[in-house]
Amino acid sequence: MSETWLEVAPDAEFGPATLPYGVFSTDPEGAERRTGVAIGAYVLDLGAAARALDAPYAEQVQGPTLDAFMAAGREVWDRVRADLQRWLGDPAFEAAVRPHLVDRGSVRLHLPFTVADYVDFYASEHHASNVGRIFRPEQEPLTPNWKHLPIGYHGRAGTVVVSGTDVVRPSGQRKPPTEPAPLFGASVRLDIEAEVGFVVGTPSPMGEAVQVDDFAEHVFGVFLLNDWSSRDLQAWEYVPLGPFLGKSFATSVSPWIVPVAALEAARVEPPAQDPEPLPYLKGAQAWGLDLRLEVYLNGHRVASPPFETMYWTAAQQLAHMTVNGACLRTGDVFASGTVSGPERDQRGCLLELTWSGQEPLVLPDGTERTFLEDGDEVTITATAPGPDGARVHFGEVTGTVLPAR
Ligand SMILES: O=C(O)/C=C/C(=O)CC(=O)CC(=O)O
Ligand SMILES: [Ca+2]
Ligand SMILES: [Mg+2]
Repeated sequence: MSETWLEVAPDAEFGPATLPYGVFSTDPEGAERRTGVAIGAYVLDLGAAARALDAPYAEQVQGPTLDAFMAAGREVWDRVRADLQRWLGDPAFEAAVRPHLVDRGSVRLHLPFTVADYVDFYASEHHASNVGRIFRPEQEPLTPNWKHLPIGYHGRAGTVVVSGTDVVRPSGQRKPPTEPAPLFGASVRLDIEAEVGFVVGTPSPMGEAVQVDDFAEHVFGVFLLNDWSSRDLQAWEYVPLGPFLGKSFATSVSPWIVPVAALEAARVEPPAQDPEPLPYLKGAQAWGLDLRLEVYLNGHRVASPPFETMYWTAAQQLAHMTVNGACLRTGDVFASGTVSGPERDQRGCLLELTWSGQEPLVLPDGTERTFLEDGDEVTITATAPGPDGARVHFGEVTGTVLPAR
């Protein structure tokens, strides 16, 4: 849909090509949570509009989270999106729909669904090679398994927070190379990771693997994710089991969930995979995604990571996560891993952008950064190609660092 009777500028954020879902409130306590759809400067109260128009799924989309809607499955997702395109596109619906539009600037946005499990992958060859060089200079940058399977780890679902939530600087053990024993204290190498998150709607039973080509049957939507990372905690603790407290203190997500159906025009072939992956990691459909991320530090753009350079696709990651018979639950989140392109200004974390702090970033306001300082604000945005030259908008995920407690 490119037409709407609403006054939405063609290049406005959340034009009719996106129609993302979120959860909003307008009361001071944020207690009355409703599901909404962002359209231009408005949020459409989805449950209220569905009731007014006697939609059969009205119950499933009334909130207070997206959980029931996500669990309803692909047929309902498609039906709701088609109805939204009709309601917002056909002037015959204006009288019924307009009363359910809320000024987007006046709403509070909440974590839109209950996070079940949270898995984070490591799918950018550029990022993994750079991190390998920095963390393990004496070894090959990529581990021998890297091109055979999408490497990942289980993160902490309970600390996934919505954009705008402040992040307290973590404390823990770190061991500077110059010290004989670990020290305890506030992290001094606090970092971000610009990532793309995916949330599962349709569950799968235990014992059954989900196929690469069933991606769109299970995955409800796509959003931005900042995997805040303490590099000093991480470097000391990660051997041999991988990331733990260095990443579990907070993970921020954008509040608007972009439906997979909005990304048809953004689908591209991923980079060629060599060696050829095992059959369970192969599918007929291309699930590379041409998303353009931007990373801002205190308002200054510091990187533009290109998602289409990711080696492993989200569809391959979903198949890999379930190939051992692990089930999927509604609300399972999996994240792409840090998005880094081949160029220096395409790197999705400060560890890479400053080469482990050795090459500080000089910001346009004259300040320098190696890692994050208290008070720093990090914002990640993204857009993607939509139909007929339109852009699909992801909005933003933002967060500010508070001092350690
Ligand atoms: O190579 C390592 O030791 C770990 C790298 C990471 O930071 C893990 C991670 O979060 C993966 C990613 O975001 O790409
Ligand atoms: Ca990560
Ligand atoms: Mg994290």
